[in-house]
Amino acid sequence: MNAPARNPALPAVAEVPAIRVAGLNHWFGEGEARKQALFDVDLTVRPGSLTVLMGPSGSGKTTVLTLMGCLREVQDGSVELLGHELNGAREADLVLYRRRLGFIFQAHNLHGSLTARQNVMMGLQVHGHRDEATQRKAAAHILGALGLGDRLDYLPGNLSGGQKQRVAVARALVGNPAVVFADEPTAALDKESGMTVVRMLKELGRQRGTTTMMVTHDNRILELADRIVTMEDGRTVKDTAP
Ligand SMILES: Nc1ncnc2c1ncn2[C@@H]1O[C@H](COP(=O)(O)OP(=O)(O)OP(=O)(O)O)[C@@H](O)[C@H]1O
Repeated sequence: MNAPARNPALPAVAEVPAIRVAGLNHWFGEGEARKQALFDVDLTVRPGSLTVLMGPSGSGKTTVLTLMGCLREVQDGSVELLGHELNGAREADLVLYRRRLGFIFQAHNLHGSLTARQNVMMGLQVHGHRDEATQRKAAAHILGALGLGDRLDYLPGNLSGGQKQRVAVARALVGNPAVVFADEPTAALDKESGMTVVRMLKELGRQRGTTTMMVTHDNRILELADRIVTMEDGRTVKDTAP
């Protein structure tokens, strides 16, 4: 028996956006020093996509990223992350939402007294994965994929800046996050390592539906982006799919 014809006016699947931002405003400072950093930002991000946020210094990119990533309190407007409204959310809920996220920032914040592999295992422990043998294997696997298979037992102090950054990338991705927030993730990397990291994020989007929001000034990455959103003076001024 044939399936009934679908009404083309209706969407095939009601897709929940990974992120939906609407009417988002944000201010820093108090009293006279109070300054508006974001003005009425709207942005809807599809699951599994890789979106790049661009724009001049001070245009509000990091502010948007930290609001979406539950790292800053939403003051005005709506930010829905994986279907959850963040404006007015309880801290206990924000903690749970953060567990489904991966963060890659310029300052990689590795623990100096832990090896590369142990630092990556930390990325699993916050997710409550307890079995140590599984953690060790998963950490070795992802470090290997990032070209650090022969550096598993090195302390961060004995790694180059680019190698440390790749350990931080491995730590962010090892827990299989639903959304990855990356602020200038390739700044400390040579061209090949930078492309490896972004290709890996793109592949995770395809295979597992991982969504990536990335702030970058790195033009090499743009060809890999599904979407490029440009900000200026706290507003989105351009939105393109290359
Ligand atoms: N903690 C803070 N306190 C006060 N003002 C801030 C704070 N963080 C950001 N701002 C201001 O908010 C505006 C947006 O900053 P934001 O860091 O989001 O910009 P950006 O586009 O990420 O810049 P960059 O590319 O230099 O990182 C700027 O005017 C900045 O000075």
